[in-house]
Amino acid sequence: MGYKEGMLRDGALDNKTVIVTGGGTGLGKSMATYFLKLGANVVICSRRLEVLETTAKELEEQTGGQILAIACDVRKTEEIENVITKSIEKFGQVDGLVNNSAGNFISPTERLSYKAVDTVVDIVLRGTYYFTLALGKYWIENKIKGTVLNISTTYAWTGSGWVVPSAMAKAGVLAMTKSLAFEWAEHGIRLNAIAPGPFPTKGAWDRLFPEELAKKFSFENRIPLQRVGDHQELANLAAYLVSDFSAYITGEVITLDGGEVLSAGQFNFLKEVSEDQWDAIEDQIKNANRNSKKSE
Ligand SMILES: CCCCCCCCCCC/C=C/C(=O)SCCNC(=O)CCNC(=O)[C@H](O)C(C)(C)COP(=O)(O)OP(=O)(O)OC[C@H]1O[C@@H](n2cnc3c(N)ncnc32)[C@H](O)[C@@H]1OP(=O)(O)O
Ligand SMILES: NC(=O)C1=CN([C@@H]2O[C@H](COP(=O)(O)OP(=O)(O)OC[C@H]3O[C@@H](n4cnc5c(N)ncnc54)[C@H](OP(=O)(O)O)[C@@H]3O)[C@@H](O)[C@H]2O)C=CC1
Repeated sequence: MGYKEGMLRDGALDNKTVIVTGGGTGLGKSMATYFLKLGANVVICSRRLEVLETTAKELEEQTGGQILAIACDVRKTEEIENVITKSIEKFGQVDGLVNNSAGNFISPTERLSYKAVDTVVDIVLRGTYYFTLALGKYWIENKIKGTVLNISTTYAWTGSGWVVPSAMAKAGVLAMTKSLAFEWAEHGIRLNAIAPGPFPTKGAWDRLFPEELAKKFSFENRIPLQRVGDHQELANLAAYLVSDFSAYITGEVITLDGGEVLSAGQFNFLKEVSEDQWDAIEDQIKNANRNSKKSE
């Protein structure tokens, strides 16, 4: 058994319908694939219908599951409502939502136009709360114990230069996750989030971080567990969080990053110290302590 394998048992998501925003590509596609394998009906939506339809056809063939592809810009409430209506028409009800759609630019902030900032914040924050609000109203009205999973980032906690609009928006998503988890708990609605570290996708690798720039940095070396994430690892955690197995977890943000976010630890620079240097340091510290005891 390894981390590249599915974790939940067959049928773990039977009778559930889950909407995955941005489900035509990258991590959204990987989550959608695993949900289908576990028996869920899946709705994928984003702006590019042809991408969604190609993915839907591929996943239907691969998993034998039921998948619906609908064009939707998550910044537009009428398009979100259309996704929900069509999903209910086809599958009877909606049980889960994965807010995975995102936009991001790596750039010095002072180079960004107002519109560039709005573009990222509107997709990530506005898109997430619009979709969550629309489904929350439907769940409360119909007494459905729905589940929301938000895909955040580790820098939503720590902040990060050069991705400021994304950091602001993802931090807002975390605040919403925790706030609504409390408020909607009385309706049985749960909200959780995953904060992924680096997971290779075309969207993040080729379009966000061009190869020329990537060559200058080694991501693997920055990560304590010395590798990037595997899509199945994220899909496993996502499936667990949308399933009833996690019924007692709400308002939680789970970091899945090989320890990358821990690099701020104050003494982590000591990773560079060799065994010989540690011997010398230990001797010096013990001597200093002995001397200070003598002079007391
Ligand atoms: C081994 C090394 C690998 C390194 C990989 C590391 C990855 C780590 C992961 C970090 C965390 C990741 C978080 C993510 O969110 S990744 C997933 C997101 N995926 C993408 O963002 C995909 C790429 N982008 C897009 O799909 C689109 O650009 C986007 C959806 C973001 C916006 O598209 P839209 O068509 O709506 O927008 P416009 O092109 O019209 O632009 C709007 C304004 O923004 C300005 N702009 C556009 N690009 C940039 C840029 N790169 N820098 C600055 N400004 C930009 C554009 O000019 C428009 O503004 P103006 O009209 O005022 O000019
Ligand atoms: N890959 C990584 O290392 C990391 C990823 N993440 C997060 O994981 C998630 C998935 O990212 P990833 O798979 O890497 O990247 P992708 O670029 O593949 O995914 C982004 C998706 O968002 C969709 N999207 C963009 N704008 C809109 C919009 N206005 N309305 C609806 N959908 C939209 C895109 O589809 P379309 O263009 O058709 O609209 C695309 O499918 C994101 O939330 C990202 O922030 C977080 C940390 C690290």
